Amino acid sequence: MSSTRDPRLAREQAYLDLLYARLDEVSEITRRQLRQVLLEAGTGTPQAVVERDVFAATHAERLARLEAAEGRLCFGAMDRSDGTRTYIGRIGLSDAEQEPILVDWRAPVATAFYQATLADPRGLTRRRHLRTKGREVTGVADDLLAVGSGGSGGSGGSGGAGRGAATDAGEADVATGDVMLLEALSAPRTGRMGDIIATLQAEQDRIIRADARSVLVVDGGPGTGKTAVALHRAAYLLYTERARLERSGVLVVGPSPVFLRYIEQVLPSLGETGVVFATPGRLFPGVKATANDPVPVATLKGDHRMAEVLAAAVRDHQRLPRRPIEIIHDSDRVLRLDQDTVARARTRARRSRRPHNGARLVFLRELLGELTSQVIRQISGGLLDEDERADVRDGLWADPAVRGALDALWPRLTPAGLLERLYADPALLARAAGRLLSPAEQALLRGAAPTRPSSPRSSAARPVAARPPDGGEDLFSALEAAERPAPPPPSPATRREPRAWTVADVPLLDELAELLGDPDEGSRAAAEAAAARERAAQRRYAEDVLDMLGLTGQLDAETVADRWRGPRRRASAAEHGAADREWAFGHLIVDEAQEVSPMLWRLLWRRCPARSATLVGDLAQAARPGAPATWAEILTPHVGDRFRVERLTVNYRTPREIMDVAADVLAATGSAAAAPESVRSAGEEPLAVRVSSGGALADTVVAETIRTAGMIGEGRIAVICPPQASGPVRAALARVAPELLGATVAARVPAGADARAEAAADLLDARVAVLTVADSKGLEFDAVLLVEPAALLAGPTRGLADLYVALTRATRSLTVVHSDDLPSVLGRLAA
Ligand SMILES: Nc1ncnc2c1ncn2[C@@H]1O[C@H](COP(=O)(O)OP(=O)(O)OP(=O)(O)O)[C@@H](O)[C@H]1O
Repeated sequence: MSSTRDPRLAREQAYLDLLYARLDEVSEITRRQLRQVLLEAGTGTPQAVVERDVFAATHAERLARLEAAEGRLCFGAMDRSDGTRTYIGRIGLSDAEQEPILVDWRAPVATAFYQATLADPRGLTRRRHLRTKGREVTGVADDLLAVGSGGSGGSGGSGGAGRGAATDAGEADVATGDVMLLEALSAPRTGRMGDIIATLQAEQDRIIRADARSVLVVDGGPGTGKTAVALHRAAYLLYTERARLERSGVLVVGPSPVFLRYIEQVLPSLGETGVVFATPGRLFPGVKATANDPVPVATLKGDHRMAEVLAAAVRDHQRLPRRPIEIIHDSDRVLRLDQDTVARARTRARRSRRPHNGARLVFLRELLGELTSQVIRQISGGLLDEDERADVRDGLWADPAVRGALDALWPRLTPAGLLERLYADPALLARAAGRLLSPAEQALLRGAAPTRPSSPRSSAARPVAARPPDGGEDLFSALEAAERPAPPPPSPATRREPRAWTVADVPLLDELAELLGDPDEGSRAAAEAAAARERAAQRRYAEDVLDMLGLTGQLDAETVADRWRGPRRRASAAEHGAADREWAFGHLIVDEAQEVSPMLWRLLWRRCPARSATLVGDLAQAARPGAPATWAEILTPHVGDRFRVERLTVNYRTPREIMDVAADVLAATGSAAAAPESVRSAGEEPLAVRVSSGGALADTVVAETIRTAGMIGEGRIAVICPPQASGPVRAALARVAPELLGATVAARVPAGADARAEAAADLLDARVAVLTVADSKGLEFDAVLLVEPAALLAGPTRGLADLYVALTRATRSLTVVHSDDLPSVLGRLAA
């Protein structure tokens, strides 16, 4: 309990005690119910089993939400002109009589808490912010929203939710909600983003609650809360559209593993877990790409023309023979396939509009039919019944000579096999890309060829394995199931050291998977049909059971059927989506959307065919060369005009002094965007420190890092370096001040590419993170040391955009360390 003399604290503490008592009570009841349900073993009638599972899942989910609400359960209250008061919190709670005592921040009624202003008070006289620590109220700040409202606060009326705290008549309301916001913004960074429900601003709240049926772009400068807003929007949508989104899931795509680690706690802290997080390198099941191509290669791989190149490469494998093919069947029977016959089969197959591997079945059926007729003509003058015809056809397909000839005309392909060959086979690349890519561009692709996929676990990344026929399908699926492996690997002359797929390869693999279809299509179709039949039966059964239990209308049969399939299946709506490239997510969130290449957009829209998405980004921060200057240019090719742009304009992160420097850089980029306005000043001017003549850059960086660490106390520091400097800087820090880097990171210096990516996730836990600009995207630190800015400008990406990103990561202090001259765009620092 607070011992303060402010009477408001004592009153609010009393209400908070009531809320926590109720939270404990409801948690205990839920825990008991869960325990009881779980103790009822899964025996008895099927309906008892269903009932148990439905309730167990519901109780477990509720308990998880209740537990997540422990921290900052309640953070505000609204007083209305009719004298009622409503408390706002992380979740909604009702008392034993089912009267609401706390309203979920996402409920419609809570909108006024975030939106009310003096000009538009929305029926409120006062908005009260509560500062809490654990279960204790440590501060109160009020926004008065009506003249004279300081003395007419809530009086425990009975009309609204959360009726309670007594009138605050006569109390001086010196503090305002802005105090709480500034406190939140000035607190030392922890290395993890936190939720902002207590201090959401009106412009952010509007975006969070916007309609989800189309594509919403949240555009804004650095630090305007785009990421925070996107994550809170996910929580909002999971609350308002729970049934739909629990089934389909939400996919959040962020630029790097370190970024995902940075944001990973926000949704769980809001009680939400049904979300899949992925970096672009993880969007093709089975591939975990972390390596990046050189910038020009990555840019080319992301170019929209690659879609046509890949389609052409697939078509190149649907061949016509120049001369008639002769096949010796059964050692002495000569069969012929001429160009016209093959062309007819190819046209039929292409007209089927199935992907390559599916259309292959049509092609094979046509040609095997033709060969069967030839055999029959030879042995019996054309007189065989259907069964005999089938025997002949089976015999033909079992003949390696026949199979080899047909495979050569229309081989079964895998995405990995084909992409690998496209990079490694100049003739294939020239045929596929001849009209689309210049010789120099083709050379870039050839130079970037991996020779082995990164993961053998991907069905798409491994050669097609021989499988036993499943017997239940027609001839062709059975035959397909016993296929030969994918075409041979590149010749020794073109073979390089094994290398992982790069991040830019992922959308190409996915595009190919789309063009090729499933290599096991026949057997897969049978499996899918069986699964669909099973699902329908389970649903019918669930409907009957709900009917028997008298729960029809209260529970959705589909949901029950899902639950009934068992906790393992249920838990995996999100996991399912992560593992299955054909999963259709209900909502897509893309952070740093300005960096997404056209090929990656194609993949992302395939993951969310409903085109319900929130895309957040800042065009001025786009590092990739050739990045478009408008959202329309980026999105129109994919979603037409089905998108709208909302702008955030206030910078909550970067203090004014630093933003002034960054604004000069923004102006130099030629961007039409205005620099976002900083909400606060830190009282510290940014510094430029030049390495003394004869001194080493890394030593000066280390000295400045140690000085900064002493100055900022417990907060986090980023040392943002050009790639070539980060190794020496990290090594020097590990030598002189290993405690600042943290044990894991210090021990890994120097590290290989993959280990570095993994270590990147650990960086957030250390006091000091040594990063490239690319890895610092989306992150924030108390202090930033920016090393050698001239080298950033000379890099292969859009240097000014990189500089802009690096300058805007700090919440407090910025030091630029340089040995080369400062770029003129940083003239303000030199002054
Ligand atoms: N209403 C708010 N209350 C408290 N903190 C906020 C609020 N809005 C934003 N912030 C904080 O401001 C910081 C910047 O937010 P965020 O990272 O979402 O910005 P951004 O627009 O995504 O930035 P960038 O483009 O640089 O990645 C975060 O620490 C976030 O928690």
